[in-house]
Amino acid sequence: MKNKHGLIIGFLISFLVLTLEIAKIPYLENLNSFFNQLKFKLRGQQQVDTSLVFLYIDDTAIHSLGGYPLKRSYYALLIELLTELDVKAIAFDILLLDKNPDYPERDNLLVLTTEKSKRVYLGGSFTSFGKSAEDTTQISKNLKKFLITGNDKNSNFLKGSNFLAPFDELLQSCAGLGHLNYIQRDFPEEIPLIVQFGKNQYLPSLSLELARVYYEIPRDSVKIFEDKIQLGRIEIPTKNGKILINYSGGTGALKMYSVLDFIKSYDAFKSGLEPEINMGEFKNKIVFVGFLSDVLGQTVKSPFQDKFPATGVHIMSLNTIIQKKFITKTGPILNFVLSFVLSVLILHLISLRNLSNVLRFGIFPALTFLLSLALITFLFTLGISISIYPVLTALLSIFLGMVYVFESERRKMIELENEKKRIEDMIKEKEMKIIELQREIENLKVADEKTVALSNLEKTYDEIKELTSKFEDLSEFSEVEKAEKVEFEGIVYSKGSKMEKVISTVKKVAPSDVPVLITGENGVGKELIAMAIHKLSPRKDKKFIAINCSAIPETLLESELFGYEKGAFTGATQQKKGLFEIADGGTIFLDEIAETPESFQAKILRFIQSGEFNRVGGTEILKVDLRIIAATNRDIEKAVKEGKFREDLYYRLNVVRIHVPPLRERKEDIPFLVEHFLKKFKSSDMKASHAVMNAFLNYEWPGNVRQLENAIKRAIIFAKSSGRNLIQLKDLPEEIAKSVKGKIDIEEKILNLLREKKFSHSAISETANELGLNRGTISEYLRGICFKNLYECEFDLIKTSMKLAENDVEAAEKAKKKLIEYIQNFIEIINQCKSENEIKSIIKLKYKNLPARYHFYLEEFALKFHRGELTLENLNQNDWNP
Ligand SMILES: Nc1ncnc2c1ncn2[C@@H]1O[C@H](COP(=O)(O)OP(=O)(O)OP(=O)(O)O)[C@@H](O)[C@H]1O
Repeated sequence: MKNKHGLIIGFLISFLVLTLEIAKIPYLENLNSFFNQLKFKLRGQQQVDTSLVFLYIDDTAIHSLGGYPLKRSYYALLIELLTELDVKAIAFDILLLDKNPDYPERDNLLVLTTEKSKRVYLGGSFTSFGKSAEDTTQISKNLKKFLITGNDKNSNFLKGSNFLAPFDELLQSCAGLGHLNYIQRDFPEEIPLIVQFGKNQYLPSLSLELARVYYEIPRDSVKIFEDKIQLGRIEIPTKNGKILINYSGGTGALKMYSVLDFIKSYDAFKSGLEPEINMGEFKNKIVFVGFLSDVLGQTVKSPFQDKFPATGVHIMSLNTIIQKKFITKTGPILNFVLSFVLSVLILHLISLRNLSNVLRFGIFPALTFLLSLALITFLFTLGISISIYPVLTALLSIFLGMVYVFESERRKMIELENEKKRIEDMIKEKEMKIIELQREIENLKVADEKTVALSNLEKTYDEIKELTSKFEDLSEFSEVEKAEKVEFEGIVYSKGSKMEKVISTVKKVAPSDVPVLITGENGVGKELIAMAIHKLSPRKDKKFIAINCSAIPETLLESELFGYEKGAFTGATQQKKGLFEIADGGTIFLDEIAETPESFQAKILRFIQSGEFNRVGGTEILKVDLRIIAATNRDIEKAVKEGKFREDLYYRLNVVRIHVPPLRERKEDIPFLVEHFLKKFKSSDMKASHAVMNAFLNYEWPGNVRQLENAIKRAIIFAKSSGRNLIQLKDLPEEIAKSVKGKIDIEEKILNLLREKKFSHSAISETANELGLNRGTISEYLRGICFKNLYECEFDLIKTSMKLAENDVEAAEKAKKKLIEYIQNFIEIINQCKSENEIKSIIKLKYKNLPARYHFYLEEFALKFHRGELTLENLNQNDWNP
């Protein structure tokens, strides 16, 4: 995906999500509510302020106290006891709307204790919220005294009407009043701290009323603004009078007691017994009295608990204020910016073609998603609440990003197929042209015209060759037929290749302790072989240490391997163990052994003979149990002869010799090695094109397997960065790519057919028939092919005929006869010429029908012959019998 596309798609996704957010779609809002609860859970539980206590009346209490409704004298009793214990405030979350005409004495008692207590705060409830606030004149005088004066500019505040208040006498006797409404979607998330109730008049929530009491602020010092409520110097950030409740936890986070236990403890306390609840605990506390009963519908869903007491919601709201743990929601604009950044990041990661699919489509999106969740949780602990919408954007971006990438890859595949089809059509067209040209050549009588037609034919063959190569570069290379892959200790080869012998020797020598000398060019896999010997030996659980002797400076080599004593040389401040000691019991692989100095060779020899050595600068004789495997890419016998390598060491090391053949001698391994390296570089879905494999099979690989490995590593990067899963010629280094050979070549076709017919008498006529050409044309081609090969084999007749017949002796004999015939004819012509110029012009004249590309070889032969550099004798001394 281009960066520009990523930005556009990211913007569109974020904009769509912004629209959804503003539209407040119920389903998404519920999802958001669920997400908000999740944030609480991820953040974890915290303790509610110790100044808040909850005395609850549960179903057991209701039952023991004579059933519902409870006698109001019990409420009076509770108020009396709490007053006696000197609580700061009693928050009464039980609505007593009407007097009970049957028991006026109980109501009276309640009113009297409430009045006496001077610290009872009652709750009421709005049954409806409307567009305009209730008319002030209709609000009773008793109610009015609990209202807070503000201004009427706060038009976005909730406007309450139809307020259900406690019965009048009780209302008159209490110290304060607050509403008990909260805003519930799935769970009570917000509380309107202030509800407009009459012109310029506001009724606080019970929690705000108690916060005022907590901070001891007179009612007329409460100031209401659109974005905050001020309790004296305390500022509560709000949004149109509403506050988000910061739930500390479930009931576990509350300090709460059942009323039965409370009364029991009070009695014990009074009678001098040890109470279960410490009565001193209540002094100066704000005590909420309320129900905890599912039967009475007094529980709600909270982030930490499904059946959470409704009174707890007001406690949590008050706790939010007094602990100043306010939550701020990010608005749609900030959410949009966040969504955009997240979306662009995800789309960018998904489109990183150089990375594996698991990373792009799995790990990265999952990580981004999890990290954003972690960030959201972290911000939540700081009081910043991010909604679900940026998370939705992230999910949508992952989904759409994948669809985009898969779709563009599918389109690329289609384009590729179309391109292949186009090339195929072009090849068919050219093949038709060849048939036409062949017919034309048959019918032409004039030599000049024939030459032109022939060169047209050749050009068309060349064009087909190029198109075929292009076609092959667009098609995947599939499995090699018949060949069988072998993988042995990380060494990959084709069954039956030269590596089979190597591996069989490895298996034989591995169990013993004899030294092994591995020879072979650079990068053939010598170290891999050494490692395989180690892994198959009884030493497999001990160390295998490989040392490239030529990479370590001569002066360091000995101290690295044998270690040194303190003071052995400047800088040897401490004794140090060498690799020989470290590898004790294991195997040491000495790579490039032929590059080591004489003194080192002597020490190694001593070690092999006796298993003993000294540390550099030391006299103590050390003994370790090591197997030595050495390797070299040099002609070690030559080095011995030249005195550069100790002969005695050579014999000691050369007990078992393993020669690893160069890659060019085992090209059948190449397809399997390619597959192996694609897997090694985590690109199993990547394939090499036919043309690429063709190039690999034709290339000579001077750097062997290591060079192949590097070529594949580079090609994967190139192909991925162009969004391809197919390695093409353009991904290869120039020198490898140019070794590709097209399939169709007229010269090769003719030569192959002649070979098939073993250069027999009738071979030329039969070949002409099969190719739809006449005998003369084939004969001319063969003449050209003969002189070209003669030139390439340095005018060695035997070599040339063997090459023409691909080492088939019988066919080579016949090819040689043909060669001699062409040479004899040619010599007769050359002998007539006096000068080199004459030779050149006579070749043009006499060999008009010979395809022009071969004129050079005839000229070379003729000039050498004319100059006497080439004689009939030295063409081939033994076999030349004209
Ligand atoms: N048959 C094989 N199958 C799989 N990987 C191979 C094979 N042969 C060589 N390799 C890999 O090719 C690279 C070169 O191999 P290694 O280092 O063993 O060659 P070497 O002959 O020791 O080279 P040098 O002579 O430079 O030390 C390594 O990454 C190795 O894993």
